[in-house]
Amino acid sequence: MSSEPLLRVENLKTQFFTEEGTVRAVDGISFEVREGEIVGLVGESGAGKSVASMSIMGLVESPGEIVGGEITYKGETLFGLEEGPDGDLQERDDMLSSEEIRTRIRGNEIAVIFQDPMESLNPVFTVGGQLREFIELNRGLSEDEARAEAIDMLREVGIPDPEERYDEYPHQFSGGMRQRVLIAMALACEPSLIIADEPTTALDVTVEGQILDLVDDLQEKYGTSFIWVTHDLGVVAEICDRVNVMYLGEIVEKATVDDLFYDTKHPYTNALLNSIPRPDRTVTELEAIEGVMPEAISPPSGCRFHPRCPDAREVCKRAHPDVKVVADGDGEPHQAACVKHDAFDAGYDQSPSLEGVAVDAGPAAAQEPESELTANPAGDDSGGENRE
Ligand SMILES: Nc1ncnc2c1ncn2[C@@H]1O[C@H](COP(=O)(O)OP(=O)(O)OP(=O)(O)O)[C@@H](O)[C@H]1O
Ligand code: NI
Repeated sequence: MSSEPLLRVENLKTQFFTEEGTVRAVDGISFEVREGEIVGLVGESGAGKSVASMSIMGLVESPGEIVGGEITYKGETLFGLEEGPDGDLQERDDMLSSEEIRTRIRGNEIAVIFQDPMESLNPVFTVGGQLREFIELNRGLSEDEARAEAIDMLREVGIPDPEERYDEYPHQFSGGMRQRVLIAMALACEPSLIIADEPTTALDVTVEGQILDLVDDLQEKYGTSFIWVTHDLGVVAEICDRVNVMYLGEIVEKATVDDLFYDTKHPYTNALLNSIPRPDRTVTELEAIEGVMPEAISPPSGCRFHPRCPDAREVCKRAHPDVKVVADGDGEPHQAACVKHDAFDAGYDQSPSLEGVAVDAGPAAAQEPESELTANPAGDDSGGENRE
């Protein structure tokens, strides 16, 4: 395995500057995608999964902005900052221009599949026509060659009778079939990386299963890497190799799929696991996660999950943990951001428990960040676990 991953995201921060305040949508996440692997990005609604994906694609729009970190793809800098002559941060010289990202990277190197195919497909053109045009433009093929390729791709993603279906319109396709078309479109330029943002969420379970099987097959055949965005750990279990669990703009646990499921290290991941249906449990036994995720404008102090965490203690209100290696894992370090692990040495064991925290955690419990936008001030003396 080569040492340089396909994609490397380092301490990425993306914020939205709104009238209500600064939304710290992605707040210092780091992860990598290696060649040929499917990496999960999982978390509840609002965790920052889509904003992270858009940041990688260079598609964050005003009032949003990447304000920190670095994104490298195949050794090229998609985003990077450095200190300028006046001391302010400025974009680095070696950073690809938005023109280069648009023409050379997006679609050709990194493709996206979104949740709603109707947003990506134009209802007034035929499915085949759109696919053909996309292939023609991006791969410089003649119209006839592109048509033949489009039909091949439709067959490849499991559209029956692709010659006939080629001339049909998006509304004549079922939701699952439309999603297959988007997969065909994403694969058409043979990108090295596909970012799939909840592409199966709107589908029923059977169709979802079929699409996941298809992706698994195609992944093997083409060797494409994927970032698979989902709120569903069941989906993660089915197709991912490694997983990053996000909570309120941060990654709180990273591990291989097996380690994540069988040796869970973060209470939030545990809560997510308890909230997914499993064949060995009846529906009445399912636990919803207590409380709601607070706003990314004023995240709770300390560990952002502490107001909802069954394991929370006093120290969790103060110490902000970054992810750290907490176990060897199965050939891959297992990282978690929770001070209950020895690796943090934050005094968790001696710390008094928080009374009734998981019972009435909710908006009220989340309303007490120590200071609005700097919940983790530098120089905090809480054990050196703080960022920066
Ligand atoms: N254009 C925007 N303006 C202001 N805030 C935004 C904007 N887009 C996203 N956000 C905020 O950024 C945070 C992260 O949103 P994001 O869409 O990435 O969540 P997500 O994990 O993808 O959730 P979901 O599962 O619902 O898609 C949220 O607090 C959201 O409100
Ligand atoms: Ni999203």
